[in-house]
Amino acid sequence: MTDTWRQLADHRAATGDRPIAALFDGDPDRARRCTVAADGLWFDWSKTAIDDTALDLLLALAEGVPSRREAMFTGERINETEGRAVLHTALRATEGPILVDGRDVLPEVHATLDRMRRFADRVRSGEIAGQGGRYTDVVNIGIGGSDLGPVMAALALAPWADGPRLHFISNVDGADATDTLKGLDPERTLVIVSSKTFTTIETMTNAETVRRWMAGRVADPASQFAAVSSALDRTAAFGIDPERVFGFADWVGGRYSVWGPIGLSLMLGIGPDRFDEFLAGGRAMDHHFRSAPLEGNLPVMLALVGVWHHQVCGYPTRAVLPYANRLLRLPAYLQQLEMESNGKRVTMDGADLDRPSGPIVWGEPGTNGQHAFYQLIHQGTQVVPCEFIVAARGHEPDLDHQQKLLIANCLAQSGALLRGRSLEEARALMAGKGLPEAEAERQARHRVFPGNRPSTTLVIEALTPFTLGQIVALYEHRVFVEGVILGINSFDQWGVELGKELALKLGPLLDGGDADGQDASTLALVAHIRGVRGDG
Ligand SMILES: O=P(O)(O)OC[C@H]1O[C@](O)(CO)[C@@H](O)[C@@H]1O
Repeated sequence: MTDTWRQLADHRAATGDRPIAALFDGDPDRARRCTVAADGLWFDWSKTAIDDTALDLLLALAEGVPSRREAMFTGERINETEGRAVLHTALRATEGPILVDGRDVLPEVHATLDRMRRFADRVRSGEIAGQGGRYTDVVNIGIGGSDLGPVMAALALAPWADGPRLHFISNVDGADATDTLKGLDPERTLVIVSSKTFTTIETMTNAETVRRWMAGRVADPASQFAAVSSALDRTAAFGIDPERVFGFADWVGGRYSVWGPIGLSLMLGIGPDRFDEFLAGGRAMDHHFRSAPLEGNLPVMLALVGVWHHQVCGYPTRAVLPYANRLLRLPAYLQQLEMESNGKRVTMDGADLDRPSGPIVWGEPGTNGQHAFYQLIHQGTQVVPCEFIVAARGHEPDLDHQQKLLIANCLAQSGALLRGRSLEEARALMAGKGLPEAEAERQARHRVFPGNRPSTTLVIEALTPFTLGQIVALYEHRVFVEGVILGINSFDQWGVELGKELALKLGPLLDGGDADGQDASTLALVAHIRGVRGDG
């Protein structure tokens, strides 16, 4: 353990009993001081137990961030276990050169973006059409990073959707394809098979299913397929015309890929100009991340709050709570971004990580979550740091009273988490209800809120393509900073491989194949399922 980590642990031990509210009592300026602004975003971390000493120590942990950050932005192979550069930032960059092995990657990025724009314009105008006429629907088939980004962004940017309707098939469960295709006209549906590797079993299986669905009604189904992949040999083998294949380089990780061709479905839905605004938002965040001093740097501060809560205080999860219904799938998107990136057990050099890796990330939009799981957040025995996101303005001017109600709820929650309700206050609540004393006391105890529960609030002006770009890039850089502080590789995902390998072996076993190497529990489950299915 380095000195800084030890000092942080000691500081936490010494101050852990001090209520967060006391920090406000001792510092009337705290609410103003503990905020970071970046191009219209406003991040308030004052409702955490981080004091000046903790902040200094956390900033010391981040000392290595600037050099590593430059290594990322300038194309060094910082994904050391896969020998790759990490350049999703290049997908939204306008100024180069950005060199990988001495070659500027920007011309190709821009050429691909231009091809995407031309394709999207021609599909949206009807110039490229299906065999039954202008495309009314687009189905993206992909999973993980080849699905979650476009799904999340398409929902978030629904007010800008003026192209074909977007649909997404990800799960290998045939129910997903069946339900999605129901009601679609195969002659007017464009299918995009999105897979970086073009080997992912779920995606390839669904692509075959959809091709069969189309073959029943369309003379030349292949002409209504496009592909997004970095495996151009495989897209060709699948029969997709290279004209409709959009490639990207191996330095774009799946969960960081929404900015490029994986975002094609989104571009078709909202149009190239809005997609450009999304890229511009990401670019603005890149500029801020690269240039702002650490203590005024939004991704750095979001990361330091995360490190404080998880690695220092030991809170096992964090909840992302957008008070913006259109950010419905942001928590799911962040689950992959954060947990696939920072759920690692060894450091870059292969040594055991001597502290917790990234936290469990979960969440749901407010106010819905309030009526579901907030009970535990307020009164459960585990502390869940909450990350609220709220927009000052909604997209529906005629429903502004609802936006104000939404904002009021968001602020009420973070306020209640901070303040809580004491036993004395709960007793006062019960007094005068005519209950016997012991019963009043019992009832009062159920109405106590411990408070002192940390939260942060990110305020955006409004949810737009630009601000969505800022938010996504903010979280990408937060993951990066946390990864640097932990000394892990945030850009590989070996942890998903074993399950994939075993699934391939288990397929034949369900058909009565060889049982070699399977554990007894799995064999018993297979036998039971085969029995239920009548396969045994
Ligand atoms: O785009 P592909 O190659 O189909 O991969 C899909 C997803 O699968 C994963 O490799 C995990 O299994 C993710 O990292 C990725 O986003």
